[in-house]
Amino acid sequence: MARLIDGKAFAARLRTRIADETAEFVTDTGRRPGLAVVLVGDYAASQVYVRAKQKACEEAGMSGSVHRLAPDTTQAELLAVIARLNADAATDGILVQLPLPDAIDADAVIQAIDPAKDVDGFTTASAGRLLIGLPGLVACTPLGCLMLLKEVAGDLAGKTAVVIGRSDIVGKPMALLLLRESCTVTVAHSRTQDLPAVVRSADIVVAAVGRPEMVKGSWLKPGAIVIDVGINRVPAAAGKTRLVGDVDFDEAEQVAGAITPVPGGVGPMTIACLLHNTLKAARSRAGLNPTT
Ligand SMILES: NC(=O)C1=CN([C@@H]2O[C@H](COP(=O)(O)OP(=O)(O)OC[C@H]3O[C@@H](n4cnc5c(N)ncnc54)[C@H](OP(=O)(O)O)[C@@H]3O)[C@@H](O)[C@H]2O)C=CC1
Ligand SMILES: Nc1nc(=O)c2c([nH]1)NC[C@@H]1CN(c3ccc(C(=O)N[C@@H](CCC(=O)O)C(=O)O)cc3)C=[N+]21
Ligand SMILES: [Mg+2]
Repeated sequence: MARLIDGKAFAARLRTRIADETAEFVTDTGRRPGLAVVLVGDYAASQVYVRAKQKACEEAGMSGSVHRLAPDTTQAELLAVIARLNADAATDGILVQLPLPDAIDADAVIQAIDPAKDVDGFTTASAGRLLIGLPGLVACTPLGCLMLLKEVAGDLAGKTAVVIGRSDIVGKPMALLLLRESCTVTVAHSRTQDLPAVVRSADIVVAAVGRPEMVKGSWLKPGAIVIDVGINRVPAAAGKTRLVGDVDFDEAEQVAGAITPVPGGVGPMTIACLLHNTLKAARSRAGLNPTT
């Protein structure tokens, strides 16, 4: 049976460390690190995530503000909010919760964020720095996945890694981080042929697809480390819903060497890494040396 990778527990330890470092920052600078979350519309899942992010900020000793905008907010109004937050000295991190309403050009909004405050790591500046190996703010979800992988496997050099999914926010930055660790990286996507065979070559599998329980136990190399990014809400008994990943957990845990659960795996790491990035941005803006 696979070892269970307890992302929730790892994230809790990380958040405790960040809280200690945040207290030091407050002593050094006389102010709290500040995260501004911008939420447009009333998408139910986003409400839950945004509240979780704000609560995590406050528990770490940071200030977390949520800027709630109506569903019919215009592009110009949203850009004006971003401009105000870019100019606000007390705001270290800006996160625009995705998805945005269809009428808004999400890319234009994200690119308007000051790269110094880009705690999601989504701007071209942040993505470009990751690509060429310069220090910078790295997307929270792939960063959290990498932390879990290093915790379980130590040095990743020479391992074969398959990332399933090539989105700009998960798959691509994940592949770049694994390449930086000297893994031999394959990126699979919807046009990949014989995905089971590709996955079977991997010592490390990161699934970021958005298809419930797609990756089967029979696809895995015995002993593989499996990181399940997927968050899929599916119907359960009695008219309820439950959360499942992109990996068929019951099958995979019979074959894998280690595996993250859903919930309790990657999701809590994403939030902890958001705090990590907010502190990192705050330290950098205050002229302090980067911590870990
Ligand atoms: N835990 C967390 O903190 C987070 C979880 N998520 C979850 O991770 C999952 C992925 O998110 P995201 O990257 O934003 O999703 P996207 O929809 O942006 O990307 C999905 C990727 O999967 C590929 N894909 C789709 N179908 C298949 C298939 N049948 N075989 C192989 N590849 C396929 C797509 O290929 P193509 O490019 O060819 O279309 C695409 O590259 C979702 O479940 C999301 O909810 C996302 C962010 C944070
Ligand atoms: N600008 C932006 N940045 C994001 O990072 C971002 C975003 N937009 N839009 C939505 C996705 C999704 N995402 C998650 C974060 C935490 C959990 C999480 O904590 N999940 C819990 C369970 C939560 C539940 O029960 O619903 C877990 O997996 O244990 C999940 C998903 C961040 N995203
Ligand atoms: Mg989904």
